[in-house]
Amino acid sequence: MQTRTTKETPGKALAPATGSAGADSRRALIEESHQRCAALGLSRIERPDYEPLMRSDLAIARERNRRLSDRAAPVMEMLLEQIVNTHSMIVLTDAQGTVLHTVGDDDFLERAGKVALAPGANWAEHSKGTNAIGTALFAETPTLVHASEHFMHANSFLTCSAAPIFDPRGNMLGVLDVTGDHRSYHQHTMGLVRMSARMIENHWLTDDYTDRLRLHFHSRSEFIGTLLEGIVVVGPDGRVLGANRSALDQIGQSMAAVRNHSLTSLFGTSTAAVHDHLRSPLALPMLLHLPDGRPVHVSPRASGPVSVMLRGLGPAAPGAGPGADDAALAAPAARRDALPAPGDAVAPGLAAAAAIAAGGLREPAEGAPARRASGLEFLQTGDPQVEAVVGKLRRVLNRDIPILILGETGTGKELLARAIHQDSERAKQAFVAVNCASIPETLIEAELFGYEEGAFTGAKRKGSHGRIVQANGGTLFLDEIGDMPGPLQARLLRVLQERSVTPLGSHKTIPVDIAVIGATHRPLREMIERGQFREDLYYRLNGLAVRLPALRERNDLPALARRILRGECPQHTPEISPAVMTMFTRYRWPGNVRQLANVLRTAAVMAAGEPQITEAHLPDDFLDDLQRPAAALAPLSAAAAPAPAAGRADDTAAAGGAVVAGNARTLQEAEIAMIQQVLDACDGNISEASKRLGISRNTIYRKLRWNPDRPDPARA
Ligand SMILES: Nc1ncnc2c1ncn2[C@@H]1O[C@H](COP(=O)(O)OP(=O)(O)OP(=O)(O)O)[C@@H](O)[C@H]1O
Repeated sequence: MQTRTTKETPGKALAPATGSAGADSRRALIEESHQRCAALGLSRIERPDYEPLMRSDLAIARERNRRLSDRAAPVMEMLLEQIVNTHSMIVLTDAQGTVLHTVGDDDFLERAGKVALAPGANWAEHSKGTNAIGTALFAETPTLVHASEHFMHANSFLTCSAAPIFDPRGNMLGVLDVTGDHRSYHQHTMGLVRMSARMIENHWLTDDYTDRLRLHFHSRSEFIGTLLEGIVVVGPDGRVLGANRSALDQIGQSMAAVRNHSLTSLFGTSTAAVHDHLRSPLALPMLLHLPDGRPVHVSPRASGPVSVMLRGLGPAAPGAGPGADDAALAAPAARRDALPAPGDAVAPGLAAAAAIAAGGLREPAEGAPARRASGLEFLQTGDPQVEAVVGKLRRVLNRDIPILILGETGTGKELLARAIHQDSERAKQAFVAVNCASIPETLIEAELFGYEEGAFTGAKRKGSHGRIVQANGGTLFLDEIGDMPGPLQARLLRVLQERSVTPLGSHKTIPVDIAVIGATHRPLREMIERGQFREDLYYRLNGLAVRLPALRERNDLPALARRILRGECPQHTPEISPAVMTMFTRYRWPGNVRQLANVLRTAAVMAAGEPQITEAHLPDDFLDDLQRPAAALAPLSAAAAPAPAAGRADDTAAAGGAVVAGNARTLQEAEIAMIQQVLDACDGNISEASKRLGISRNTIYRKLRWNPDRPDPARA
């Protein structure tokens, strides 16, 4: 949204201008939001309640949004440089409005903390009334809320500019916001925030679709390569897989509508023509036309083998058979398996393992390149419980039996659902994932079932097909199904019974053919007893229920960890030191495989080329967590810990494998006890202890948190 400002007397607040069309629609947005807040029973004078998430829940929220935080971090840094010394702060929230991270001026962070603008607090409209974060989340549009426009008076010292962040399939990822003292309002802030959100979205898109064909376009060729360029991603069959915000703006259609296009219907060209263009050296952008006839300059980009990216549509160009001329276009050493991204239709025969692991793993089939693991096969790393789950699923594959996947967060429920889809006869069609917990309750209905043009206030101009229709022919994955609001459970039940959808505001029913996979970490049976989940829906979803074990219950952690590392560093995969493996097997892993993958990802970067991952490479927050007594599974005993590998280990736990750890309750405590014992045995001679333990003097200092220049007060 464009806002203009008027200048006021220096020292007084600069306020967003009134009178322009932009200001009118902004006023309408704020008014509608105030009405919603009043309808929710919020009071303008109440102090915003400050109920941040517990530390562990915040850690899980951060873990779940790790990728968003990683992508946003450099952009937030850059923004910080722009707003430094302006009594402002930058806020990143998840798709529910929970604040994940804040950076900014210390004094302002402190003031903001007083109104709960701090990590762990929720700024959705229902908890904080009209505010830029909550209103941007609701309206799905960049939003400025200034001073007294905040619903709650306590927040009226703020001026906030927020922009939602979407993935290339149109799913809300979170919100980026700059908040400051209302007297420091600056007209450029909103523009900066919007651009920053677009940068994050564009990075996300390129990450998701590294090995897909991307069409970068703009009506002015000089804008290609800038933040204003539109980007559309096309699958091997020519279907549009995703697009960035600028593409939607230029095409003038919603994400759902754009994703219904093909290369031909959107740009009026064929894959063969694009292929030819890509092969010609130093080619200028192609001049093509959007569906409404407007000309655009289009620059196709491909970093993988084009023969894999483009198949099916139109006649093949001469010499464009599989493998032909790929060398010219393929990026150098990296594996090029045409990584399908989440939400893609996946062509059979394409890197199955890599495809299901699009969440971050690029796992080559072990050993030889000849045969690739199937989707489900990829998940088998030796744990008997997982083996049993896969065995059951194989038996019901392609039988049209709804599957319910149960398991804690991060256990791999979505990965399993993708694997089922990929091994099924529907693999060529769409896999559509809907996270019932991340869509605001008020929007789930429209999101799932679609709506007609003008069906409700705030509806997008051209209506929407809804996710169920998008999944037609393929698989609909309903994640966090336990969070689906009651009235919608009834509607979903009807869809599943009647196999047809009636969009909001429409009288037409659309027949659908979908395989349904549900997932939840909630105890559905207990919810049924408490009347929170419909029993009839439960049975409709539960043709077969499988439970994925928590990571701490699995006995294949070492194999799983090595596989994840191989995916991260396919060329020079580091070993995991025995001491680190001991830590891993003893840790509770509240975030399950997701947390393990994140820890390994960081460790692999820190180890950068070293042959072994040691404790020094592990992320600090993980090491901190290990120190908490509740982090370990059980008291350390030499028998319970895996045997250290032959040869010298560089960590204390392995080196001290034979040392009795006394009453230590955590691995950390056990390590300290061991070091202390050996030190005592050496009369405090650090060099001698370091030799006996096989660790460096510095490691001893670090473990005991000593300053080597000062004697340890505890031992003095
Ligand atoms: N068997 C596995 N091998 C490799 N990576 C895995 C495995 N299982 C899960 N992961 C990784 O862990 C992360 C979390 O997986 P996924 O999203 O499927 O879990 P989930 O149970 O659906 O989580 P949530 O309940 O939070 O939605 C992903 O990055 C995924 O790639």
